[in-house]
Amino acid sequence: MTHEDAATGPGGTSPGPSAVRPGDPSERFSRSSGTADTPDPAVATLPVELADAARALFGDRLDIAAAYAELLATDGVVRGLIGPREAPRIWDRHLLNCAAVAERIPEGIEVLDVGSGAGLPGLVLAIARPDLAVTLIEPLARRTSFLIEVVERLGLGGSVRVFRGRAEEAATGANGMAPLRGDVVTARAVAPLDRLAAWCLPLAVPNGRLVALKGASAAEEIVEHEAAVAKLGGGEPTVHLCGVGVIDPPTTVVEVVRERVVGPARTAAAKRSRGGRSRRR
Ligand SMILES: C[S@@+](CC[C@H](N)C(=O)[O-])C[C@H]1O[C@@H](n2cnc3c(N)ncnc32)[C@H](O)[C@@H]1O
Repeated sequence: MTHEDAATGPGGTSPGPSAVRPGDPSERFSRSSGTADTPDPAVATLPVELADAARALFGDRLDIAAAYAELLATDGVVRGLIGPREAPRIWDRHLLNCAAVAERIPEGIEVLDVGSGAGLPGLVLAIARPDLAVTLIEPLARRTSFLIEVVERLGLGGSVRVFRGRAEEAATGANGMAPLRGDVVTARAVAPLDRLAAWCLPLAVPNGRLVALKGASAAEEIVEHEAAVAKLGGGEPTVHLCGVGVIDPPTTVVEVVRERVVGPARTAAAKRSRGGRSRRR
């Protein structure tokens, strides 16, 4: 699939299940009161102790990362996409944490980011790695409006598109739209590993990978969910640390290769109905 296939509008708006109008005024002005209304952009200033890491991870795109940090700390807070308390931690907990994952992503490939929220990690990866074609998959209109505006303002429309809808819809190609597929499917803070695998493996090309940003519980999640992941066609989940020697702590990711293409997971209701038919035969 070329990157242009599903991109129709400014900022790469996809013709997904629900079109999003860039700059919808009702979205832009939906939260215009309260203390979060006038956040201080200075809170997004790169802390001096993180400057080396930021330069290492963003290189000559650091100015774009800084512009994104400011948008998150201002518009992102006003619109309720980032908690006000997160604003001073945008660089370490969000931008650097996500950018470190770029080392796990090969050159020039198609990345799908499931549940992007305010753009994490997908937009950060697109900033750090202009060689990647990135699709941000997010069902909530308030979030996709923000994403589309940020893509436009940062001039990332050539490599980033926004799909409004759920991962399951993106994978099946709802509303006559072609199914989306990526070489790598990323996700952070979206769901436990079994549900993530069910949503994300169908979005990966055969032998493509899910790269899930996880916390310290990664190993426990693998023990709990590896059987479910295998049933979904995934290989053995592996844990990797990203940004070792650059950020502290490094980012933990769980990777799952789509080793086998299996049919969609059957719901309990579907299993019951199938059981009923075979008994009647
Ligand atoms: C806790 S937020 C995390 C946002 C972002 N990844 C981050 O790390 O800040 C989870 C996001 O996943 C999205 N989401 C939930 N279910 C989804 C699905 N089935 N497909 C795509 N996105 C989904 C939600 O709308 C929400 O924006």
